Amino acid sequence: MIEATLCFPLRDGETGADPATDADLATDDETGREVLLIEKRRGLGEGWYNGPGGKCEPGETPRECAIRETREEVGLEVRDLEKAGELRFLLDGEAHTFCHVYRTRSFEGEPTASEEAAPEWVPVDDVPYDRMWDDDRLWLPGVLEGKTVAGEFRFEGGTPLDEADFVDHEMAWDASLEGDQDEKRSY
Ligand SMILES: Nc1[nH]c(=O)nc2c1ncn2[C@H]1C[C@H](O)[C@@H](COP(=O)(O)OP(=O)(O)OP(=O)(O)O)O1
Repeated sequence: MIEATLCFPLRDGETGADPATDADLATDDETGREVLLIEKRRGLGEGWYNGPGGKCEPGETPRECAIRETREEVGLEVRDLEKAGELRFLLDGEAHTFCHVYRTRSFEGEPTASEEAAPEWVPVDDVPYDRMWDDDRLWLPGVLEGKTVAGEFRFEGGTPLDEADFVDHEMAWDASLEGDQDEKRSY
């Protein structure tokens, strides 16, 4: 089974105004929180939106993997990752991928496109679920609200996973996730 990660950096929305020149307008135009998504340019889920992330390398913890993949894919240095989910993806009845999901409000740098990914800040209320994995609409809204989730998602129809049909799932919210010692923050 593949062990993989996803990381969702969050920030307060851009105002569309220059706060240095128009502080009042900046407050009025508050657009809400945004999440950094990528349009994946290669590999599993190519052409779809997702968080930065990827497969864990030997000897690497999932948290280290999420930090490395976010750096490699979009050039952002993420810190203080909070564990938000553990998702098990099954293909034709067999365990395929175990995915550790993180979120963070702490990062440095400007998202930059790479060969693997084109980054985009997207309002949390406007996530393009129709251009993502079918399971994402079930768990990502809660994760972006600050909940934790444990879930199992079953796909059928042969490899690769991103061409198989999503058939059913089980999910538990407010799940206590193994190995997460991080302090909870409010999102
Ligand atoms: N059903 C699903 N829903 C979802 O949201 N993300 C999924 C998913 N199934 C797999 N993923 C994600 C998890 C992980 O971030 C990514 C794994 O894709 P890849 O195999 O392309 O890995 P990498 O991006 O590490 O590729 P390489 O760098 O080429 O090894 O796909």
